[in-house]
Amino acid sequence: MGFLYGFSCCFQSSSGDRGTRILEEQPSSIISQLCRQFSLSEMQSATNNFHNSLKVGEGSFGNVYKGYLENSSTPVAIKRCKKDSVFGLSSLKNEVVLLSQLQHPNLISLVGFCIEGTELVLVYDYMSNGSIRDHLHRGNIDPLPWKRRLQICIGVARALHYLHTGAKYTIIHRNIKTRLILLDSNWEPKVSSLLLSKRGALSTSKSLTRVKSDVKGTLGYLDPEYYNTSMLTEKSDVFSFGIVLLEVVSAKRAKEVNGEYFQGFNQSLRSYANEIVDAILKSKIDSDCWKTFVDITKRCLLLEGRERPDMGEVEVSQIGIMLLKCISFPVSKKTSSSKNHSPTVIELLCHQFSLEDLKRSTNNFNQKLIVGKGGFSTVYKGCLKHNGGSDHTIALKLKCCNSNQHFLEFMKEIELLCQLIILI
Ligand SMILES: Nc1ncnc2c1ncn2[C@@H]1O[C@H](COP(=O)(O)OP(=O)(O)OP(=O)(O)O)[C@@H](O)[C@H]1O
Repeated sequence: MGFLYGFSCCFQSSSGDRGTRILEEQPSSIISQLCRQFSLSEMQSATNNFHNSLKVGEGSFGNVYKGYLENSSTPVAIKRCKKDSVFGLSSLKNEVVLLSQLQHPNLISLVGFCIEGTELVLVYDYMSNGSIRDHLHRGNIDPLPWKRRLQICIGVARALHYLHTGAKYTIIHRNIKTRLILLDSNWEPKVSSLLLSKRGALSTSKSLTRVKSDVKGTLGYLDPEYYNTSMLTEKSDVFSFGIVLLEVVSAKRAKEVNGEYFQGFNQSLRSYANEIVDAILKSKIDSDCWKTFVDITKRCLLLEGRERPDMGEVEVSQIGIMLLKCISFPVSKKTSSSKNHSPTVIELLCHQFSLEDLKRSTNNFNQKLIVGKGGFSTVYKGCLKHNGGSDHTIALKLKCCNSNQHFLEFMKEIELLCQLIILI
């Protein structure tokens, strides 16, 4: 396990695996059909010529800037490839082809890209709360509460489950880590960067995808089985997710928890987890919830990939149950705007829009946008920016709640549906 120490950078071997990187042979014209292509001058004016004061992060691809596109007051994140980056045009194409076709509330949205001269730039929705890593490793300054940490983990599990099973082919992220778990203004997690991702077998295939591949990823999070055999499976993401769980509960760095846990091999995860749990979480975690959390983390970290649960199992049977155990608030009569009240299940699991937003999205419930009618409801087609992100086409059901009975049924439907999303 010595390899797990000392590094936290993302690495790629020099030989690469050019032949198998997802869709890297796509010509540029195809990616420009998939997603908006910006000119370099648009990128320069959005970032005041890539001004240092607008830099919000730096990674193996290059610097990340906060910028504003022309005529827009919504910020975007602009990632400019550095000259000596291990990534290049094929990685950018990989990112564009995948992110412009995949859509999930817990996956980062790509706004566009720029290829001009030697410049390669990617543009994403801006995540105003940075990465979860930023919040875990800054001492006791505004530490994230336990429930928020859990909700973030659940969101990541959902995104991974979607990548593994939601498209025609399994997509293995290969670089799951807390730096790439970004948080929007509502603390909703977004898994970012598919730059290293690999395509596996048809996602309907019952057997585990095994892809021969040069070892790539981030030390501290790397699946030891993949590291030793160069055989990649979606269970490598499950291992990295297990390290994320340990990091989230301990607020210690990945290479530390990974190294210590596997070094103290005779130690059970339960006693190790008890030892390292973040001081501010002590006594705040319900014992059943803790048991479930430790159990799922332990299974994600099993040395043999095929013994680890798949992300569907992690999401559904473990984290879903854990969430419901840990966040079991009754439906409150208070509105979300009232201060100092415990959030309701609805408020925790589901976004509450203002009536103004909904009116704007349907042009004030314009008749022309009606797509269906039922006994007590009318359905409109609308267009909405969710979480300050890009536009989404939505179906909006306007219900007539003209009696207390109708209102209670309406609340019950939301409460059930937002929990079923987690359970199904
Ligand atoms: N969409 C975004 N919105 C806000 N901040 C972002 C966004 N994307 C990246 N950042 C910031 O920039 C940092 C670096 O991002 P990047 O995607 O390069 O991650 P990385 O960990 O360096 O990845 P790699 O493994 O590719 O080196 C992030 O940790 C985050 O703080």
